[in-house]
Amino acid sequence: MNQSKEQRILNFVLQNAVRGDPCSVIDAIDTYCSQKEWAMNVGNEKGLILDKTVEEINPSVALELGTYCGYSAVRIARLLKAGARLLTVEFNPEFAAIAKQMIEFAGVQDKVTLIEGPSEEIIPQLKKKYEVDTLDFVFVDHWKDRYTPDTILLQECSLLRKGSVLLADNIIVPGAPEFVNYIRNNPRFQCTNYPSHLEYMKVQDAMEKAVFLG
Ligand SMILES: Cc1ncccc1-c1cc(O)c2nc[nH]c(=O)c2c1
Ligand SMILES: [Mg+2]
Repeated sequence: MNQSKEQRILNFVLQNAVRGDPCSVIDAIDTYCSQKEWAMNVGNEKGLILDKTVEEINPSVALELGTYCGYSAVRIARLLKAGARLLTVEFNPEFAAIAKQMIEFAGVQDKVTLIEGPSEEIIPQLKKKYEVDTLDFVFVDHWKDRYTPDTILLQECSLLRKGSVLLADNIIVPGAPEFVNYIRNNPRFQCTNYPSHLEYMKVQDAMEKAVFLG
């Protein structure tokens, strides 16, 4: 049974990164995916926008929608203060299995709760099952058609508070035009666009930051 691309990425990390060193894991994934096989990690250019946003907010409780191989989960978790936590949601069981190993190898497993399943089912469980009060930060990086319904669901579940920050990837490629229209025309959000490039490519992409005004 030949290996998946995601398994090859994990193997490269296990061979080339340093156990317990999140930066070496991030660098190894970026090296492999820029030189060997493209993959949909947020990458280092948009990753720096993610880093700056996380550092600005210094969240106690963060949510990621779309774990994939765990690249951005490691990126976010490495910046979290003691006691802070990241909940990351992945629908695809194969991706979740890879991400679990990636997160553990990076040594950030104590800060990260990986939840396998559809975001529309998990978001309503966050308060009772995962003991979340409100979310300080949400990284939206799963599937463009879920960006808007999940943003609405977060509000309906009272998971956002005045000042909660959403950061959405792939505003241009693959693109989330319906989400952009929704969030920019919603008076309860203050939006900022961050032009960038698609991971490992020269193609234009962007991230959108949306601060919930309460
Ligand atoms: C897969 C792909 N092909 C060509 C262009 C862009 C993409 C792409 C890039 C991403 O950063 C993604 N992030 C989350 N979810 C996605 O589906 C996704 C897809
Ligand atoms: Mg993405």
